[in-house]
Amino acid sequence: MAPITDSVNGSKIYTPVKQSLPEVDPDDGYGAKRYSYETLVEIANFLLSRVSIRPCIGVICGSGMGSYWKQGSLAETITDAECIPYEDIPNFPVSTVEGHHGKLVFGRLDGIPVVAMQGRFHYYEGYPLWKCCLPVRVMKLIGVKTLIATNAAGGLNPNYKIGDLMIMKDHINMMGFAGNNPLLGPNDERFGPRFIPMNKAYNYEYRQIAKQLAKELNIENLVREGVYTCLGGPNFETVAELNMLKMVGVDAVGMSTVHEVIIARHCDMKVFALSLITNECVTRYDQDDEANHEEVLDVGRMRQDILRKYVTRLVAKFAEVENY
Ligand SMILES: O=P(O)(O)O[C@@H]1C[C@H](O)[C@@H](CO)O1
Ligand code: HPA
Repeated sequence: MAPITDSVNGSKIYTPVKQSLPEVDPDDGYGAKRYSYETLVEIANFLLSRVSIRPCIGVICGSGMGSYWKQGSLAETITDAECIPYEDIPNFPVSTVEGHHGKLVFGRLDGIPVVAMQGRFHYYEGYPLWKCCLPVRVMKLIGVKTLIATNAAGGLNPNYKIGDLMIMKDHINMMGFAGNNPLLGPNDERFGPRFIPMNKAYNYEYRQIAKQLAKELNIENLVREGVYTCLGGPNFETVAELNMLKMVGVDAVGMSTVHEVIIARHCDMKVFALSLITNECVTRYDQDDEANHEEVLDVGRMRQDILRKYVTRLVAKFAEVENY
């Protein structure tokens, strides 16, 4: 397999390590074959042939960050933007959630070359986890070294308020406990090793930078640090489920990110992740409120200016420490 080269300046972006997969990749349990390394390289080469930006940082815009609306969202403020709808990318999944923008936006945030997913893929849409995370591997192949994943989440920690931002310091992989993991199946060493540690998944230096930046931006009172878990969705959780999660140390509950982070760490990307707390989890039977998607979107809109400024400045700070 030839290395992927940058069609603009000819430099090597990614050199495959070695090929170790069995010839036949078994069915993924959803009646489909997992995409081979070669298929992902084709997707990466397609993207590199369509855009001139060479991103070092990838951003996944979650439900609270403009995956459903345009005006004022982070992805819409990317400069020198080159957009590619998911349906135009060969072998790429498409967004099935009503009103969800499905596009990759290449461009610059504070001058730094980035690629943003405006709209992600969720397990509840019917995609197996490996497919939900496919864009992360594609990002790696086009040269991305740092992943910023954002999501909307329900606040389980009683000290959290609607509109808070939670820096993810860790996760509990509930779906993994049940045997569902994006790394299931034959391991392709060209992406990473069979067994990976996860204790340093959420980069410590990035988290310190984010906390310092919150002080500089005067949003310290909004910014928390905690543990996220992803459930399969699409239903929100029962009272008993939420109380169980609280007991095991979960601060915020959502339906994404964990598997993306696993795939990013598998291919040695550095990770920062941020949850927007869009609702309070209902943990008592005498509470009248019910979780709903409209509230998630409303709170996203309410916080979009702050999120946009915060993530843009984070991109600049991470690029500075990484020398991108
Ligand atoms: O894509 P994210 O994780 O931000 O979206 C969350 C989980 C569900 O997709 C949706 C529920 O309202 O928000
Ligand atoms: N639970 C699961 N996912 C979510 C929630 C929630 O309360 N809020 C936003 N996404």
